[in-house]
Amino acid sequence: MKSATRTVASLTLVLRIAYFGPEGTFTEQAARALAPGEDLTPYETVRLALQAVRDGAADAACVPIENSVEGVVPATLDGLSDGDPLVATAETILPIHFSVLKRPGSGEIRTVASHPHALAQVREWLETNLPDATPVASSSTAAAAVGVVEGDFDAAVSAPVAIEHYPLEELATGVADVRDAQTRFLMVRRPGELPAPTGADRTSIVAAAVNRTGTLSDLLVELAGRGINLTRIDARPTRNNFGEYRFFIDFEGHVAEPRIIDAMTALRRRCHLRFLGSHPRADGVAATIEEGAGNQDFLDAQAWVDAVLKGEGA
Ligand SMILES: O=C(O)C(=O)Cc1ccccc1
Repeated sequence: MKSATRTVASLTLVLRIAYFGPEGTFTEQAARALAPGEDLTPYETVRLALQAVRDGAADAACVPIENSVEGVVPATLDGLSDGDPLVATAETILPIHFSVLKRPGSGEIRTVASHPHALAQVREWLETNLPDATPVASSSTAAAAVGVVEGDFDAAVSAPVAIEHYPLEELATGVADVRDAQTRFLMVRRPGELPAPTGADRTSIVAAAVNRTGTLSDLLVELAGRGINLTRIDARPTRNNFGEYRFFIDFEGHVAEPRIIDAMTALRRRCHLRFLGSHPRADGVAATIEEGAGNQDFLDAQAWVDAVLKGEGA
C-alpha cells in the first residue's frame, strides 16, 4: 500500500493574554504592543489579570508597573509578591497623555473619574479647566469611561484609544500636567524558560525583609559591592505586622550572568527572595559594569578557586 504521507498543518499556537482592562486602557495598548496577534482578554483588576495566569485561564498577563509621575502601581507589586510565582518576560514603555471624555450633549461636569495614577497626572489641568468637578477614583481609566456611559460620572480621564470603544465625545485631548510622562508595563507568566540575556536587561526581585535594622542596607551592599546598578526600589507593607515591609528591587543585569548569579546567591542567603524575572529593558540601556566586576572577572575568579581546590594553583 502506498505509504500514506501525512502533513501536519503548521499549528500556530495563539497565546491567551490577560490584561488590566476593561477595553480601552493603556494596558490594552501595551498588551497589543507586546503580544501582537495574540488572544487578549480584559480583566477588571490587576489582581484578576494575574490570577487568570495562576489559574491557567491565560498564558500571560499584561499589567502596569510604574509611572514616571506617580511611581509604582501598588496593586501590581502586591499582586506579584503573593500567590504562585509569576515572572516578567518582557516590558514596554508608553508615552502617556489623556483624553477627557463626556457623554454627548451632557451638561455641567460635576464629577470626573479615572485611575488614581491618571488623576495624579492631570491634577493641574482639572483644577484649571474643571475646577467645579470632583475627582473620583475608578479601577482604571477605561472603567471610568464605562462609568460615564452608564451615568455614574460626568467625565472620564481616559487613554486616547478609549474613544474607539465607548459612545462618548472628547472634551479635551493631549491632556497631561507633565508633558513627557511615561508608564512601564510588564508581560508576566508562570516561571519557565527565561529570555536570553542581551546585555541590556532588568532583573526584579522581592526581598521579604526581616524586621532587623540594617536589613535593607545589607541587601543593597550585596549589589553595590558587585557594581550592580539599581533601577528601582520600593517598599510595600507585608500587611502582616505593622512596620514590616517587603522591598521590591530592580537592577541592571540578567540572572544568567555570572556576576548576577553571585549577587543573587548572596541575597538569597540574607533573606527570603522571590525572583520576579530577568528580561530586556524597553529602553535598551546597557548595564554599566565596573572595572573588575564583569562576568569574565567572576568566571576567572571561580576558575582560580577551582584550580586551588585541585592543587593546581594557589
Ligand atoms: O487605567 C489604565 O488605562 C491603565 O492601564 C493604568 C494606567 C493608569 C494611568 C496611566 C497609565 C496606566
